[in-house]
Amino acid sequence: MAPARVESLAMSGLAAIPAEYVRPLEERPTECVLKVKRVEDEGPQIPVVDVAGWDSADEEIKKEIRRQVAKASREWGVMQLLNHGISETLIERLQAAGKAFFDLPVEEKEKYANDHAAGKIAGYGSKLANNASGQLEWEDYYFHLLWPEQRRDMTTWPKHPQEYIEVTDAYGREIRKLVTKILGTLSSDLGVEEERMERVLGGENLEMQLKINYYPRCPQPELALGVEAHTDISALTFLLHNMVPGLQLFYEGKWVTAKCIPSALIVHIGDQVEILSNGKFTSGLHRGLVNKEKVRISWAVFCDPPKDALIGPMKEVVDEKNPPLFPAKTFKEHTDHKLFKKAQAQAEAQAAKKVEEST
Ligand SMILES: O=C(O)CCC(=O)C(=O)O
Ligand SMILES: [Fe+2]
Repeated sequence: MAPARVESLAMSGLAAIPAEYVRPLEERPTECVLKVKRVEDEGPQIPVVDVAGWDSADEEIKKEIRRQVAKASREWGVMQLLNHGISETLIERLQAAGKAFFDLPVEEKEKYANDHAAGKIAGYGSKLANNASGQLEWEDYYFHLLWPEQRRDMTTWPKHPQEYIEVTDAYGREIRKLVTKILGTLSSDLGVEEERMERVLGGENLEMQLKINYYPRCPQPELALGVEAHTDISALTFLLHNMVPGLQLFYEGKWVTAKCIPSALIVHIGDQVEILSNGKFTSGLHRGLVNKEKVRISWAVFCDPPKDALIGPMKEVVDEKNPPLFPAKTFKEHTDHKLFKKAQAQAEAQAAKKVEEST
């Protein structure tokens, strides 16, 4: 049976969300992200790094930018990049194309529906319950491979609007260049060759997947999550959004809401970079909230090694004082292991809830 689209649920005008979307108490958001907070209430904020001088002829300027990128990657595992080189026009066109697709009626979007059971991962989808608890997220999405070029299947990309393919392809090329820059910066910071991490992550075979997250308005945002707390399994993730707040990072025991900064590109350190660096860089825990008034859309590009790439701590970052914190696994093993662990944790939580209810 096809899963219910969250958009259809939201449009049906229901006042209370179905039980599968209600989060256990400890996961529920404690405040609405759309409410303006007083400045004095603000604690630590996600680092903002202006990388305008990344290619500057001035070595000092370059060094300072690299230092800030590495610091944010160590301490937060996320940063907002300013002046990253991707033009505002391209970002606007990318977002307009994604929005135009989601503006189609649900029946039209269904023509692109994915089908996990049949091995069709790309396309339009909603989260499927992967365990007995049936816990769901308040979002629909569109997912497809963006890179490498020769492995893309263009039949899985939206055909509407017409310019979707052109602008999404152009954006992917820009992101691919940034991947090299960031991995180079992080490699240098660890004292290894600049090309090292990119090479281990597959070099020319490094993959990029695009996921457009579509979070409809939610009648009970205080009970739901758009995306539950997770770290990204990728090496790096690049994120844009439509200026509606919702992304939160877990930092020093608190959820910190990402500020909406026009033209900023959010970069997450994912699990693969954390592992390669033996924990020097952090794969930050994050989640997405929803709200009553506004539809939120985000564009996530996940940069992944090929499935069979073996990823473990690089030998240069491991010694007697720094033993490996992670076993080496292929990317596929990492992915399977993480999904399995998550399903297991949710099943255990569900079993505990049942025991509680029956006593
Ligand atoms: O929508 C967001 O801001 C976050 C999405 C996210 O974390 C993901 O797709 O992995
Ligand atoms: Fe994420």
